[in-house]
Amino acid sequence: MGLLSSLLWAFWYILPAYFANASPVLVGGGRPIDGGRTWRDGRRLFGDGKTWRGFIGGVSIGTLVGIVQYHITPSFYGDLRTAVLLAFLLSFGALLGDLIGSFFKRRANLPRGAPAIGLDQLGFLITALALAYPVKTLSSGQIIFLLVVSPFIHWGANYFAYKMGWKSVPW
Ligand SMILES: CC(C)=CCC/C(C)=C/CC/C(C)=C/CC/C(C)=C/COC[C@@H](COP(=O)(O)O)OC/C=C(\C)CC/C=C(\C)CC/C=C(\C)CCC=C(C)C
Ligand SMILES: Nc1ccn([C@@H]2O[C@H](COP(=O)(O)OP(=O)(O)OP(=O)(O)O)[C@@H](O)[C@H]2O)c(=O)n1
Ligand SMILES: [Mg+2]
Repeated sequence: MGLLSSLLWAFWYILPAYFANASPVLVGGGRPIDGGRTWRDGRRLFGDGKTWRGFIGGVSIGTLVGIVQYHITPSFYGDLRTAVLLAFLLSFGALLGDLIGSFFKRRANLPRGAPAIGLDQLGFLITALALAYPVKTLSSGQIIFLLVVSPFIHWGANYFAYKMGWKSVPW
């Protein structure tokens, strides 16, 4: 497989995690996952930026993206069950990583919406890749490619959402 096609397949592979991470901006809101509870440091567990609707909506959208992808390139996944499991794990991993990131941001006394360079851009990606790896592996080159490129796509998507008025901050 040529280098370019290998990198494009890496993008294709990670798409459910991208959509899962981005969609809560549009479908999120409502009851926070931490229910307003605080940690022993007196600060919120995750904060108001992490809602049930965002988590469940993000995982659902990411999984749906995977189902559509299977029908476009079935041979990449083998069978539908693998495609759905992969997309679900990528999406669940993305939202879980985002949640863990928020937990640590609150522990560091960062208010909701504050940027955490590195964590915001890679937290969701690393957990998504970790959970999905047992179902379908990527080469180390593909993983490194995604780790290098994703912060730029993350920045571009956040900037795009800010310009569209979907986010109050461009990060
Ligand atoms: C600057 C460069 C190199 C590229 C810019 C890419 C760009 C402008 C993407 C916009 C994609 C888009 C239309 C996003 C939907 C709008 C939206 C809801 C964005 C909100 O994103 C917020 C953020 C969540 O915030 P948090 O991380 O702080 O919790 O999510 C970040 C988003 C991503 C990490 C991925 C965004 C990508 C997509 C939604 C899917 C579109 C896929 C691509 C652009 C990649 C190219 C695809 C192929 C097949 C080559
Ligand atoms: N599980 C989630 C994740 C995100 N969102 C929505 O998506 C927006 C952007 O997500 P993110 O930037 O991760 O949240 P922040 O508001 O920046 O909060 P934090 O400081 O915890 O990152 C959030 O404001 C929230 O409206 C949500 O509703 N539920
Ligand atoms: Mg944020």
